[in-house]
Amino acid sequence: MTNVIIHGCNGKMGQTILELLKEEEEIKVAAGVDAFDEGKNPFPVFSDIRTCDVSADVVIDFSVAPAVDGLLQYCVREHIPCVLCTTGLSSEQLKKVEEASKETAILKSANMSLGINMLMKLLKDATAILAPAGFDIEIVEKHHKLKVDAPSGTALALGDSVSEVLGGEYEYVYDRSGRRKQRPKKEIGFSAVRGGTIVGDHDVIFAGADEVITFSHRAYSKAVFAKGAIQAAKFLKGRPAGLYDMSDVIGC
Ligand SMILES: NC(=O)c1ccc[n+]([C@@H]2O[C@H](COP(=O)([O-])OP(=O)(O)OC[C@H]3O[C@@H](n4cnc5c(N)ncnc54)[C@H](O)[C@@H]3O)[C@@H](O)[C@H]2O)c1
Ligand SMILES: O=C(O)C1=N[C@H](C(=O)O)CCC1
Repeated sequence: MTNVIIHGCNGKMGQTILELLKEEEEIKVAAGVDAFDEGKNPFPVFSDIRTCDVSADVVIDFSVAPAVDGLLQYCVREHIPCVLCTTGLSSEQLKKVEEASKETAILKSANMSLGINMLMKLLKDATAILAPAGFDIEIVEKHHKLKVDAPSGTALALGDSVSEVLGGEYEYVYDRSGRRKQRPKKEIGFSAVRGGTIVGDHDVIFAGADEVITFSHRAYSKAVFAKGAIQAAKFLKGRPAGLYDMSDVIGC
């Protein structure tokens, strides 16, 4: 049996995970954490994880960026592995994640779906062929109107997969509105659309002379992320300190 704490248990993702866990006999929710709680969950809910006194094997986090500092402090203090899914972390917070991973196991992934994690691999081959041939690279993402961070963590992670192949020489550009010059070659542009209930669309566009190749991923429900997070929690239980990602879980 794996005992989990759901950090952000009353959010859209927290609730999706709880729904899926009803079918999981091997995972028990020991506690939840959320700043807002109406007392409807069948487990204790804490308003700040640092006050949680329930023991668990793994924390699954889908919360808000400002809550992540406390989460890291708690996981290090209690030596509990953490599946860290919240996006929009600052560069200071990303450093804290690395520091914390020296003390406890942390699996950080901006996107828990199988499709996006496989796409990250495919992009490396495409970039190695298309960038030297002069193709420009642009990333377009679309999400629901409630999303607070932009560009999405996934768009940035897809950009990082591409950038790694390019030796980190390409600059990320998020806004061209104040610019009056052509796009330089060594640039990756990010565009974010927000509206309605779009679950999560990502297009990585390689635009060349007279031809365009687009890699597209569409998430049709939040369950794809929740399934990946549950799989990751099972994987992370009992693992030694270190920084893991979904490729460790999927094995690709
Ligand atoms: N990695 C992935 O695959 C993936 C998938 C979907 C969403 N996300 C990310 O997960 C996060 C949550 O997404 P969501 O759609 O569920 O958002 P949401 O706004 O519906 O839920 C966030 C929850 O966190 C709670 N919260 C606020 N302060 C808190 C605190 N101090 N401690 C604990 N909980 C607190 C909120 O009350 C809310 O219930 C976002 O950053 C989103 O980008 C990641
Ligand atoms: O709904 C969200 O918010 C999502 N956030 C992640 C991101 O920022 O990439 C994953 C997709 C859904």
